[in-house]
Amino acid sequence: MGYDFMTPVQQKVLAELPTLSSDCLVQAKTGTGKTIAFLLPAIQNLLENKKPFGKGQVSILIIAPTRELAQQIQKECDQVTACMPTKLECHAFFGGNGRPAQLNRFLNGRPTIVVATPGRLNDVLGEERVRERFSNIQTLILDEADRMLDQGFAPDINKILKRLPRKSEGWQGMCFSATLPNQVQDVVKCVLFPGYTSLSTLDPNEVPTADKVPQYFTEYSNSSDQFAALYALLKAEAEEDPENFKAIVFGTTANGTALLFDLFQSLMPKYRKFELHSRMNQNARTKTTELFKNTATGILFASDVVGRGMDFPNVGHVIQFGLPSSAEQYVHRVGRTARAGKEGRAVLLVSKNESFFVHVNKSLPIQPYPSTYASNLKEFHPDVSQAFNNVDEVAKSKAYSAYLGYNKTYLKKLRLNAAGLVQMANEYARAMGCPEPPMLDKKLVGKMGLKGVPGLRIGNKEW
Ligand SMILES: Nc1ncnc2c1ncn2[C@@H]1O[C@H](COP(=O)(O)OP(=O)(O)OP(=O)(O)O)[C@@H](O)[C@H]1O
Repeated sequence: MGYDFMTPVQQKVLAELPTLSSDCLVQAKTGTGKTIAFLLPAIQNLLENKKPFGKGQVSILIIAPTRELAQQIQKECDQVTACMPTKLECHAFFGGNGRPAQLNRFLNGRPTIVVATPGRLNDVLGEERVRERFSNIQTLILDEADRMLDQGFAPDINKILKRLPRKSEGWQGMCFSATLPNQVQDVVKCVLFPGYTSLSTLDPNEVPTADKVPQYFTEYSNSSDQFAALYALLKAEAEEDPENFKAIVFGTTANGTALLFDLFQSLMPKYRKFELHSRMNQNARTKTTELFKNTATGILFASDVVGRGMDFPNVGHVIQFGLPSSAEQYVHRVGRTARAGKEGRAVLLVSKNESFFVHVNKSLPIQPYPSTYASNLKEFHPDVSQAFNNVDEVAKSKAYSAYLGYNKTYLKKLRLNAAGLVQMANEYARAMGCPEPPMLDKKLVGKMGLKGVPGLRIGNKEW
């Protein structure tokens, strides 16, 4: 694979695991080779393990939070096993279309290794003919373990564990992530034996983002400036090295991200624009993932569907637009740049209300943005207004309701009441060039708990 040296986490795992089949909880910085750090011991363990396994019996199961990450791990696994005398088949189960094809390939093949997202894995494990292929499991690996064990995924993980052989039958558990908040210790016991080995390449109070990634924050004072500020920031960042500018812009919601993609279709024409979020079909997501992995320049507008684990080579800039959902998610997003020892920069662009994020996360090494890019935002407004004329009202309307839904969950932290939230959302709509706030469906307003809040337009939504 062209690697000359082990990365610190690979060295630590291979040198410090008591045995290759020991249970472990491993933390290492983003972009430092954790995938190979878990593949190597698991595969070596399989080769040394004399326990015979039947036709197509799965020995290694890897669970990851997103479809794109599952596909990426499968590809890296194939690269690792390509040079082995015995061909080890690595199969993948992940959501979206393709269930029949995934199932047929699995049932007609000799899958020794499986990479899967929880939903689809749980779905196919519902079939006895699939379950029986997992009856000799040797190693279960949770990548992005803190995310896999949070309340979002825990129910699926628990259902999966009920459909696998009991932990007492002795399979190895391995949990890996760049972030392992304390509460992970309580929940790992469902996959790790007591007395598991804990390994970390970080010093106690070191931040798990890569070493060479200066992190900045900048805030706009008027909501009406937010899109002009993003435009000015991207232009300022691109000026550093225009011929090699490859950036990811994270939005807070899928529809908000889609809106940014639409907006930037007619801004910064030098750079090809990409989008990746859950409002796209799987084929489009898979195609865009490949395109952005291989492009030398461009701007990807992404939601958190690629916030963790995704390895896009040579991304030099990560911009986060709006409030990150947590400090961990902030760290993983920053980790999309400065990978494998390369350079990178990260900038958080927030409103005054959202800037609390920096002040309450003092352990994050975030400095004020060092440039006067925003000294004259007025000059950027005409381009932005012109660009918004080409964005359809439906996209704006979807972004508006997603904006309300997302920020509603952070009212307290934003120090807003419901009326303040609606006012902030209406300023967001105005900044998009909406003559008035988009119409909201009565049921949706009820679901959001915003019934009767002044400033909302209720009626049949325009789309
Ligand atoms: N020993 C090595 N030498 C050089 N590059 C490596 C080595 N091992 C892995 N890499 C490369 O480093 C990059 C990051 O690897 P990987 O995606 O496994 O990181 P990670 O630690 O899982 O990151 P994240 O925390 O974001 O999931 C990949 O491009 C991978 O091919």
